[in-house]
Amino acid sequence: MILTIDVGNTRIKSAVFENNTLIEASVFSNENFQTEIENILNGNKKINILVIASVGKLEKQAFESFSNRVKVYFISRESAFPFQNNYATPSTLGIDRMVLAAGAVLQFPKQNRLIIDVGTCVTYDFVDENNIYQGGAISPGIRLRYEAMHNYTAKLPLLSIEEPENIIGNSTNESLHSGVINGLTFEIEGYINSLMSKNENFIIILTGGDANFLAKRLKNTIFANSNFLLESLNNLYQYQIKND
Ligand SMILES: Nc1ncnc2c1ncn2[C@@H]1O[C@H](COP(=O)(O)OP(=O)(O)O)[C@@H](O)[C@H]1O
Ligand SMILES: CC(C)(COP(=O)(O)O)[C@@H](O)C(=O)NCCC(=O)O
Ligand SMILES: [K+]
Repeated sequence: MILTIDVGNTRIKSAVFENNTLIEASVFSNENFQTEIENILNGNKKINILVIASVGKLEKQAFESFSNRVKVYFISRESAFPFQNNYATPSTLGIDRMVLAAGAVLQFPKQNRLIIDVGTCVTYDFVDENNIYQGGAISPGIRLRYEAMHNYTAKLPLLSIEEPENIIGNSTNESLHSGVINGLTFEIEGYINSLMSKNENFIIILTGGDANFLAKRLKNTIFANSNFLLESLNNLYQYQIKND
């Protein structure tokens, strides 16, 4: 059994896999990650491998304490990936974006793929049908948009995510909800439409903490899966042990 762990900038997500079937997923904070992982290992004695990707504050050493009970496999840029990387600065490309791109190639062969991860930041990643990773875009995530407007103004309140009633907000709160949620919806639709007008044979994968909230708002046909990064870690691990 494999435990995959995704260390993002807001939270840690994990999933237990048995023969490629996800049997248990959890979310926890950076502070209590060791206890949380221990509890998962104690509850699933057959887990023998941890597969980890981190863009957050935790590095490889943070997981070393588990290496006496399981194999600790930390994904790094130096390992084998199932795509050609055309990013001009590959050494600064987020490892989460590389895992998403790899997962898209392995799960959806011979197609143009756009992966949208709505997490702390929104990341857009494009891997074409020839398995060339082209790059994408980075923009603020939903929470970040609400917090930035509150933190960098004198008068704007800090709100929690809420479905806007209308495009035209008729109060401060409704204007903020419309700006954040409708704004991001239009942004995502703009990216999708722009890429789809130039490429055929396209699949769009939506993932991240706010994927389910946004999926129902998007008009385009998308594949929404909030566990896509965790599943991609499992698929990439299988690929790397065969190809490294
Ligand atoms: N309980 C929660 N705590 C924090 N963020 C949450 C929670 N539930 C949903 N979210 C949303 O999920 C986003 C973070 O998504 P996530 O994929 O976990 O980020 P990351 O991978 O960057 O850590 C936040 O912007 C927020 O809008
Ligand atoms: C863009 C990110 C901050 C996204 O992180 P996340 O929202 O998943 O926590 C991360 O992929 C990162 O640190 N990237 C490095 C810059 C780049 O990808 O070019
Ligand atoms: K992201």
